[in-house]
Amino acid sequence: MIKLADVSYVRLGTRDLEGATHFATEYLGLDVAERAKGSVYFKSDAREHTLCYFEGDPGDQVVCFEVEEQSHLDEAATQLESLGHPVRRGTASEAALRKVHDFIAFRDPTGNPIELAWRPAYSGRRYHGARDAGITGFSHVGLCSSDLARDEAFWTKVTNAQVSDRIGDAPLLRIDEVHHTIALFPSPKAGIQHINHQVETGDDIMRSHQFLKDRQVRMVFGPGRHPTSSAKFLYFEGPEGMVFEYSSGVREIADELLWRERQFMFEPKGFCKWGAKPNITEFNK
Ligand SMILES: O=C(O)c1cccc(O)c1O
Ligand SMILES: [Fe+2]
Repeated sequence: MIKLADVSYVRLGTRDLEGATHFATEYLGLDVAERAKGSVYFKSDAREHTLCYFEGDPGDQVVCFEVEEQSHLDEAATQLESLGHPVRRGTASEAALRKVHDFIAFRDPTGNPIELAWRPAYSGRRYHGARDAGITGFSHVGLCSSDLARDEAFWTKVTNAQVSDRIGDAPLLRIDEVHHTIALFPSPKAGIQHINHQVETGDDIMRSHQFLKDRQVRMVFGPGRHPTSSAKFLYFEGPEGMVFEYSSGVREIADELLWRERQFMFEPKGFCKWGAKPNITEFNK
């Protein structure tokens, strides 16, 4: 069993690095951690970086999870290979680009590129945000799934992920006390379905809604409130159609023994208890 300790970062290809950087700083509210040749690193919390945009194919979307021991990488590689997932060991220069000590790369059953990293860099520099969006950190990803039952089985049997709740057959998966760190949504293609940052309060959600709307950022869902995690939320569109979510007040499951996964309807009311309707393909039948 592969123990995922945390979600570390996402890497997104872009055809317009300057445009993506403008969005990430001025609109989303991240800090530039570093500008390198052909890529920009962004900071959203105590980590050195949690997002990297690089010049390349916008279809190249990678999510990385942290593991606690270097030996976990070898164990994971053996297990993944035996299950038919080819595994690639990161080279030293690739690890340096990711600001990690060591990593492996593979694809989940849908074909989503996944990395597992040992010792991702944390930072002594505090995140403060180019604009005051109230971000407290990078928190979860939605992943596309071409077969929800198969992919739920992959994540829950091969890794420590556990189902917290389901919306239709879409599982919200936790790897620690946070209600979910990975969520799977139906899609014929592979890729990252959305990227979530937590914000401090419901006021931050509403303030960003006004701020982003005034600047013609395309709103795709909310403001609303998830019945599952109970978080208030807002979804909007970033560069190359990527969906970004802010949410505030995500449930923590402190006592797993007392928690039973719940079933919600794959309908707008399963996604929002205030009645907002998603304009997001993967959230609609
Ligand atoms: O927070 C949630 O519960 C949630 C539910 C549906 C879809 C999401 O993206 C979520 O974050
Ligand atoms: Fe989400």
